[in-house]
Amino acid sequence: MGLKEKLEQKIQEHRPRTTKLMKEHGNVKIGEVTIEQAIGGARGVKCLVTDISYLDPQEGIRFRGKTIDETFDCLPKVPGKQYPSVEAFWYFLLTGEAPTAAEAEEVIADFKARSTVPQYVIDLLRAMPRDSHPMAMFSAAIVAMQRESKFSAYYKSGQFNKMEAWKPMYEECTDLLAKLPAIGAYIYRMKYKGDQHIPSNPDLDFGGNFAHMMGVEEPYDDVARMYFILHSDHESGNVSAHTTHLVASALSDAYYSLSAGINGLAGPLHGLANEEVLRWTQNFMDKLGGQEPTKEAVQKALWDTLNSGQVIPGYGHAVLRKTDPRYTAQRQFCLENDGLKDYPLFKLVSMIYEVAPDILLEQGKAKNPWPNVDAQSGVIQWYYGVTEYDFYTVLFGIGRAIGVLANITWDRALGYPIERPKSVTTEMLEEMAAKG
Ligand SMILES: CC(=O)SCCNC(=O)CCNC(=O)[C@H](O)C(C)(C)COP(=O)(O)OP(=O)(O)OC[C@H]1O[C@@H](n2cnc3c(N)ncnc32)[C@H](O)[C@@H]1OP(=O)(O)O
Ligand SMILES: O=C([O-])CC(=O)C(=O)O
Repeated sequence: MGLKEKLEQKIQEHRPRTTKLMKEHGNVKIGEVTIEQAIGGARGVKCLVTDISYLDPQEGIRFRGKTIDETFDCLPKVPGKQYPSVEAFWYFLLTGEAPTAAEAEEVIADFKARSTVPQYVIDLLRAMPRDSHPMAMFSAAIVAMQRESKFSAYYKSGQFNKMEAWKPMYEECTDLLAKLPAIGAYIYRMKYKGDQHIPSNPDLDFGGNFAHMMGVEEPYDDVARMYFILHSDHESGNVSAHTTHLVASALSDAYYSLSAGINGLAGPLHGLANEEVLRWTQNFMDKLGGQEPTKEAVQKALWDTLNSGQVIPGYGHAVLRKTDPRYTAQRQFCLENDGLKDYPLFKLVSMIYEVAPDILLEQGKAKNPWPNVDAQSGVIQWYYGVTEYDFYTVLFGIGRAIGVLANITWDRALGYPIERPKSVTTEMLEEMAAKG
């Protein structure tokens, strides 16, 4: 059974659960909303549903019920490599089942058939000012392809059927995802590698081909697979996933929806924090002027950042209350790699890990003083020669696309309606507050 058939089976099995909850238990309360939550970014308000991943504040992310290690363990590895293919992971996120090696190979072949980037996208990227931020380029490239939308064509066909709408959505999500490595690598080489491009290699999987087109040698292919899978999904409330879901809920297609989500990822409190971490670290090193970093110097620089009204990038989280297991997984990767474990930048990042939580605790504002994924990811990129840190959020965006595109495929499958929470005025809140 191919991926689409397996997905159809899973959708048919799942639909009665959603229907039953809506019809028989629709009025069961799952929470209350306080004034603090209404003003404070809806923190903790339970009003989204996804089965693709779940974020526990203490434990961190689980993909389809599995921890990061269990996820990597259950998926077939690319032959001769340490990590599974993105295609195997896509199958897993969509269906909740690990594919066999042969099933993963089928998805790899399907992605290849969809991976050619239209020339007009290249023309568009070339027409943008070369100093445009890579995320602006990435988002523009995605939305430019909207004319390819199979979902919009289906909607316009006059044959729209809510039970069938996931099929064109699945098709276009796969089309779009398969093109992202080539778009990312094109932006990278156009901006930072003298506009010298490397053609795609049809023998390689998503991560392998990305590394090849970036022009970075092995084991960067495995680094890319690990990175994309780790960054894929973080349940539904984060800015990029929520935005993608929200825009898709208006029956906007995957191109509009993902482009919008990518714009949210480009904010410094979200995905762009990985760029900010490297900028902070480089500024710190520059100020040291060649001297060895010490804990005291790191402490002073962190306090200077806080006292200037800025956040410590890579630390804190809206949900997590422990070190992000994505941070730990990447730290572990560094510790197990002979070159990386003694690499000065890794040592500095580890030193920041030793001192930053205590400083944040002493400052007493952040609810979570521990590092998130963004504090660790840049070091690995830097070590393998991808030092242009304003590109890092594009890497995150390619990874995040896997999760959010799987989610909006399921949104269509379960017929989730247009999202439209209610707002109130400050005066109304004041009246409610007066009544207690
Ligand atoms: C992939 C990701 O998106 S992971 C997050 C990436 N972002 C970063 O690393 C940026 C730094 N971190 C932050 O800004 C925050 O921790 C966020 C945005 C991640 C979460 O925000 P919130 O849920 O509002 O955090 P929290 O409830 O702990 O905030 C309380 C206060 O602590 C501050 N705070 C939180 N984290 C930090 C930090 N790393 N450095 C300094 N202050 C912080 C907040 O700015 C807020 O201050 P305020 O009361 O003056 O407004
Ligand atoms: O969950 C969040 O709010 C932010 C985050 O770590 C992610 O989206 O990966």
